[in-house]
Amino acid sequence: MFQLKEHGTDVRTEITAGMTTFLTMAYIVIVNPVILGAAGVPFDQVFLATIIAAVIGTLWMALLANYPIAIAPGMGLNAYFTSMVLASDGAIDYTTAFAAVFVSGLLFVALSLTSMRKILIEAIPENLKHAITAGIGLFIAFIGMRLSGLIVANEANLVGLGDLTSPPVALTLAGLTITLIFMSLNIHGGIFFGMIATGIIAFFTGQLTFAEGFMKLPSLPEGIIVWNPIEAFLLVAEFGLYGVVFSFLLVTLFDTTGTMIGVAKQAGLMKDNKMPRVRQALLADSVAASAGAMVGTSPTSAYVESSAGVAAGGRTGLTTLTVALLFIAAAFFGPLVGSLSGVAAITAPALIIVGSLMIGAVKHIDWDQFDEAFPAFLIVLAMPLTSSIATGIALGFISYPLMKIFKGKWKAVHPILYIFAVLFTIQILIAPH
Ligand SMILES: Nc1nc2[nH]cnc2c(=O)[nH]1
Repeated sequence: MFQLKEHGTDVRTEITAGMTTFLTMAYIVIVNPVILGAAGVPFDQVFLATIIAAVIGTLWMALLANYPIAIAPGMGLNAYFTSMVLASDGAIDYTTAFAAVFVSGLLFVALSLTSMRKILIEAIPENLKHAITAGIGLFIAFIGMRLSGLIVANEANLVGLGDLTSPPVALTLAGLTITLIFMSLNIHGGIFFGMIATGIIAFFTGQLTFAEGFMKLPSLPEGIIVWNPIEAFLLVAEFGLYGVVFSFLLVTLFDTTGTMIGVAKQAGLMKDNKMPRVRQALLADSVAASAGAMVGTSPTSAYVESSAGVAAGGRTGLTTLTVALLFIAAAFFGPLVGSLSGVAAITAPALIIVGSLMIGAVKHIDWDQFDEAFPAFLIVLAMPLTSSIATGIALGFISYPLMKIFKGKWKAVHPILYIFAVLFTIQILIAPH
């Protein structure tokens, strides 16, 4: 079924690769409840929803697309989800926000099934796509620093360095150091084992307790949060969340396609520079994002961490089947995960390090062409400074055609970009962000 021989691999290599990928991305079951929890979503709900979305997307990828590319709720969009809820000052609750995720997931399913997908992907300038990934990287690293107390509010300059001698900050620095050593030694699952090591120190310094035990049957305390597409769309319309839906959709589309192509290239699975079965691969993500929104998690993405499993020899869906089974096993360790995620110092190093990996995308930006570079720069800068991925994207998509007009190159811009620029201008001027 997985055509192991044709791909020059075997069961043992695939299972080892699956375990490697799982270990590199398992942090999401700890980090996601922390991030979405700040928006008020109960821990048990996010914990199980994260696993449900990851299992649906990754199983779909395994069984219908046969790629070693794992899917789970993306870092960045989870943070964006929460900052949007918090910035609304109670006007938008998490149910409404999940309705926006649900609508964007369904639109993504529709796009995956039609040729609009190709048009959209090709119309957006490469430099802006890379800037989005890089900006999200800075944004989540900033969140990691803020949650752990490494960066604090500062009257003179808005932000400043925290108290490095306070126990939580000192523990964060220790956790970061240990994780960086693991990563430098190329230990597969360095981020995951870094969390475990930080947890052990936290336990012996009294910052971590296991009051709830270790294992429990998983549950969804809030049940299904959204399921009716019409009701979801009406909520989006009532609160004017078009820009939010649009940002969720654009970010997932670019992030997922970029990551899938990158990992497929690394695995030698591209044919004539095209990705076979790309429709099923995109459906894996879009169906997972829609299902995830129903039970309470922010949009999914193809995980860049899948490259660790590919480096370990993974070439087929047997790798991702292994990842999905391990996520199912993790569902029974809710109380353990709950304790670990209650300590910011355990999760912050993961946010900071994943951020450093994502900002690597700046190397693909054409810095020598000012009209391409400046809009990209605005995206990267504005995401952390405005705590909004949508605002970053909006500033980039407004300034891009303007820069081209200033340069006399207005004909080189795809018409769809002018439409985006108008929509984003309206959104940034009147919609809440
Ligand atoms: N590509 C990608 N990889 C991730 N790994 C963790 N979060 C993400 C994300 O949002 N996108």
